Amino acid sequence: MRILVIGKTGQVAQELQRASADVLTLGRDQADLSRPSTCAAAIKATDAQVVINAAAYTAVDRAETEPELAHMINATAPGTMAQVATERGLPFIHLSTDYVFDGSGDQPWQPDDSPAPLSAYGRSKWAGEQAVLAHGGTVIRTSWVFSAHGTNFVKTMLRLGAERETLNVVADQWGGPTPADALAQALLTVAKAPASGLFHFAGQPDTNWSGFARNVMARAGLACQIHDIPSTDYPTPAQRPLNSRLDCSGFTAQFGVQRPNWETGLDRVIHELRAQ
Ligand SMILES: NC(=O)C1=CN([C@@H]2O[C@H](COP(=O)(O)OP(=O)(O)OC[C@H]3O[C@@H](n4cnc5c(N)ncnc54)[C@H](OP(=O)(O)O)[C@@H]3O)[C@@H](O)[C@H]2O)C=CC1
Ligand SMILES: Cc1cn([C@H]2C[C@H](O)[C@@H](COP(=O)(O)OP(=O)(O)O[C@H]3O[C@@H](C)C(=O)[C@@H](O)[C@H]3O)O2)c(=O)[nH]c1=O
Ligand SMILES: [Mg+2]
Repeated sequence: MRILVIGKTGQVAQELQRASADVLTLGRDQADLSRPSTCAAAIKATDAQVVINAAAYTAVDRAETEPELAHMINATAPGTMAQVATERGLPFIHLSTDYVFDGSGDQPWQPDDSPAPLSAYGRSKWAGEQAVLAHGGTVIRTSWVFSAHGTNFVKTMLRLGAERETLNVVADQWGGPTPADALAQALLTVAKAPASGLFHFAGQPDTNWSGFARNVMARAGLACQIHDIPSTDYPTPAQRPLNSRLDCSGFTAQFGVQRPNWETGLDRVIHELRAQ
């Protein structure tokens, strides 16, 4: 089964490429989400049987100063792609984020809970979900994705942990770190038996950024001490949700895939980075 992946250089696109010889990834030279017509043309030209969108505007803080571009890439283009794919009978699988939620409470969010994004990135991703669902696509919300490539929290912690003796990290934002390789495997399972609608898929166990950082230091053998701080002591342009926990039971029921353990995923990433 041939799978067209929109996106080439991102964490998820690279893991999809690596996971399956049936995957063809397209970079922004072939499908530029800031020019949705180029993405429509790429889908019209494909001989693949399913389309996965792994490209997005993911710079959470920068989105606050360019919300129109974030909306074009994260909402307008995915809506166009979902429409073209559906017209051609191709399932369209799209990724979204825990940042669509306002972070209230301490219970895991259900897929049908009401989003109330705190950031421009979150608003653009929520608009993208609605556009994709309106055209019969599949939306998988995930969270805190990490891998050996691209930009992510794990790589930031490894870099800072090697330079500093202590680091302050927020301990009041909770969620599920998700290894990109496990997410790619889950997406391939979805691609084989697509179901329209909205699902959650994130790694387990739930933790907070500080706990995640401490785990990175321990597994990488770095002596850097992690100090817990509240979000109010780490001001950023975009506000992040305090509660990003996602209830993934619907995904497991539909696709037969359990939440991946992020600690073993972290070992794989550290091992891969050492081998580079
Ligand atoms: N990273 C995370 O923690 C999380 C990610 N998600 C979602 O998962 C999906 C995959 O994320 P991830 O793999 O981490 O993303 P990355 O940040 O690793 O990569 C983003 C990708 O999008 C591409 N891209 C950005 N702008 C355009 C454009 N105008 N045209 C074409 N391609 C573009 C980038 O290409 P280029 O290299 O050319 O810039 C890059 O390949 C996204 O939908 C994201 O919102 C959800 C929750 C958490
Ligand atoms: C570097 C650093 C960050 N932090 C905090 C800031 C923030 O609240 C939290 C995570 O920071 P980051 O900027 O790495 O993560 P962020 O870019 O917010 O990550 C998000 O990316 C988008 C794409 C998503 O969809 C989300 O699921 C999530 O993964 O850690 C510290 O407390 N101390 C530090 O030294
Ligand atoms: Mg970031």
